[in-house]
Formats: sequence, structure tokens, C-alpha cells
Amino acid sequence: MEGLLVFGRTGQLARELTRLAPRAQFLGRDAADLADPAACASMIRNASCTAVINAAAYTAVDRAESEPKRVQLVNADAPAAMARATAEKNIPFLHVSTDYVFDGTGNRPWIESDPAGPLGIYGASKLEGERKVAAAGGQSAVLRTSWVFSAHGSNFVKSMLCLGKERSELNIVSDQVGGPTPAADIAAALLVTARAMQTDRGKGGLYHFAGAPDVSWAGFAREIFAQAGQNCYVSEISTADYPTPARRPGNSRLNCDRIAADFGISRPDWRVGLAGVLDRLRGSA
Ligand SMILES: NC(=O)C1=CN([C@@H]2O[C@H](COP(=O)(O)OP(=O)(O)OC[C@H]3O[C@@H](n4cnc5c(N)ncnc54)[C@H](OP(=O)(O)O)[C@@H]3O)[C@@H](O)[C@H]2O)C=CC1
Ligand SMILES: Cc1cn([C@H]2C[C@H](O)[C@@H](COP(=O)(O)OP(=O)(O)O[C@H]3O[C@@H](C)C(=O)[C@@H](O)[C@H]3O)O2)c(=O)[nH]c1=O
Ligand SMILES: [Mg+2]
Repeated sequence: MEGLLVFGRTGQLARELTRLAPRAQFLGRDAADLADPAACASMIRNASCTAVINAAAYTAVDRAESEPKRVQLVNADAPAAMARATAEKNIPFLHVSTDYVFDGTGNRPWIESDPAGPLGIYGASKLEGERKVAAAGGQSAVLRTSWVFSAHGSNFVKSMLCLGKERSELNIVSDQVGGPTPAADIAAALLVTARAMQTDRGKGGLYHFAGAPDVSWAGFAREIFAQAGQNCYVSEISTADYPTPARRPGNSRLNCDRIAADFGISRPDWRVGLAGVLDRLRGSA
């Protein structure tokens, strides 16, 4: 895509955007530190871009609990400043949020208008980012996604492959259920959305986008070991048996009907994306 400016260069999503939109301009941490929101806004003001995607964020869920001020700057104030700068330029802004904005109750897939209720600092900061982006008043889209994985960076797939090499059995929580999402599919969805927003300047808003089918982390781990041909027994445990600094939602299911209706984007099968990621990790693709 021509004239696209992307915040982030080394993260999971940023790397997939690099593959799909090689002509875009990517700003790494050295070029734009999200802990300095005003600097991010001036990068946009001084660039000759026609759309902006924010693919950078503070994503360390447990560490976030111990540095809330920094998390707020990176996940809420920086996207807010980006959204205001794009509104001034009258160009579309695309941002990414998370299932962790929800409190995880029930088992019905969440729709965009459901009340949020984050359980931790990361989720609360992402929710505030969403709200500030919408309040900036320009043309924006926020994609809430979940359980992102790819061949790059740190994610659950790579953690499992690594742990599974050392252990014959792993205890994995089975009472948190959601949609694992390949970063490559999020990148593709963002590019389709950006083009549609440029064509129809009235389009935008909040969208859910996650891989299908929904699964527990234990079920996800089992499929990872099965596809990787790794012999590791997955023993199901409950969240209560896996204490962490941040609380995580039990029900992370996202209803993705709205993005399908507005942009024709359907939920990708994460098992297919997983096969692709494992190929890339083996170096054969
Ligand atoms: N990972 C997941 O499971 C999920 C992610 N999301 C959301 O998706 C989006 C993309 O996440 P993902 O690609 O997985 O994230 P990663 O953790 O893979 O990458 C985060 C990126 O943000 C950059 N970054 C972090 N802090 C700063 C900073 N202060 N200044 C500049 N850059 C910074 C990192 O740079 P560096 O490499 O230099 O550290 C890195 O490029 C985020 O908005 C995230 O909240 C939503 C649901 C699930
Ligand atoms: C390593 C491990 C994790 N778990 C659990 C902990 C947690 O509930 C779940 C997943 O672990 P992770 O550390 O990958 O989870 P986490 O980093 O919280 O993943 C989240 O990241 C942020 C950025 C998001 O936005 C979310 O959508 C989600 O992807 O598995 C086990 O039960 N056993 C284990 O051995
Ligand atoms: Mg993590």
C-alpha cells in the first residue's frame, strides 16, 4: 500500500506488515518512542502519508502491573496523540486492541458494544487507548484481536515449542477460552480495512477480529504439539492453579460478525496459520 506509515518494526504484527506492505514506512522504537506521545504525533505531522497503522504497544501483561505509568503512555496516550494528528491531516488511523479489555464472564462471544471491564493494567490501558482514539474525532478503526502468534517475537506457540523440548508434560490452563490469531491475518485484515476506509471515508469504528475455532490455552497447546510432532502431554489445570501478577479473562471469545459485514473479512482458521508458522520456524517457508 502506497503512503502507509506504521508505528512498530520488530513486533509480531509489524513484521507481518513488512511482508505484506513492503513499501510502507516503518518506525521502530529508535524513530518513534511511544513513551513520548508528542514525538509520535510530530512524526505523523511531518510525514507525507495517506494512512497510519499503530502496530506497537506495551504487551507484557504481567510486567505491566508494576509500571502502570509507562503502560498508560505507550498504550493510551501515544495512540491518542496519533489519532489526533491523523484527524488533523484528515487521513485514516488504524489501531489494534485486545480481548483483555473484557472481564471474561459468561461464555457468549463478546460483541463490540458489550461493556468492557479489564482485569489488569494492560487491558485497562488498551481500553483507554480505544476510547481516546475514538474521541479524537477523525476517521479511525480499532481492531480488537486475541492470542496473537507468529514466527517472530515472543508468543504462546514459541513458548510451548521451547518448554515442550525440555519437558514431557506441561500444566496448561483450560478455563480461559479464546481465538488464537495469526499475526499475518491481522496484517492482511488491517490492509483491507485501510483501503476500504480510503475509498469510503465514512467507514470505521470498533471491530473484533480473531482466529477460529475458539479453544482453551490447553487445547491450543495440544494442537501445537500435534502439528509440531512433539511428544508432550498437556495436563489441564485451572487459572487458580496458575497464579500470575495479572488476572486474565476466562471468556475471551470475540464475535467477529461486524468486520465480516463491513469489510467482508472472515475469521481465519488458526490451525492453518499455525501450520504456516511451524513451516517458517523449520526454515522451509
Ligand atoms: N501479542 C498478543 O497476544 C496480542 C496483541 N494484541 C495487540 O496487537 C498489537 C500488536 O501486538 P504484537 O505485534 O503481538 O506485539 P509485540 O509484543 O510482538 O510487539 C510490540 C511492538 O511494540 C514496540 N514497542 C513497545 N514499546 C514501545 C515504545 N515505548 N516505543 C516504540 N515501540 C514500542 C516493540 O518494539 P521493540 O521490539 O523495540 O520492543 C514491538 O515492535 C498491540 O496493539 C497489542 O496490544 C492484541 C491481542 C493479543
Ligand atoms: C507458559 C504457560 C502459560 N500458561 C497460561 C498462562 C496464560 O493464562 C496462558 C497464556 O500465556 P501467555 O503468557 O502467552 O499469555 P498472555 O501473555 O497473557 O497473552 C495475552 O497477551 C496479550 C498481549 C493479549 O492481548 C492477549 O490477547 C493474550 O494473547 O497460558 C499455563 O497455563 N502454563 C504454562 O506453562
Ligand atoms: Mg505474553
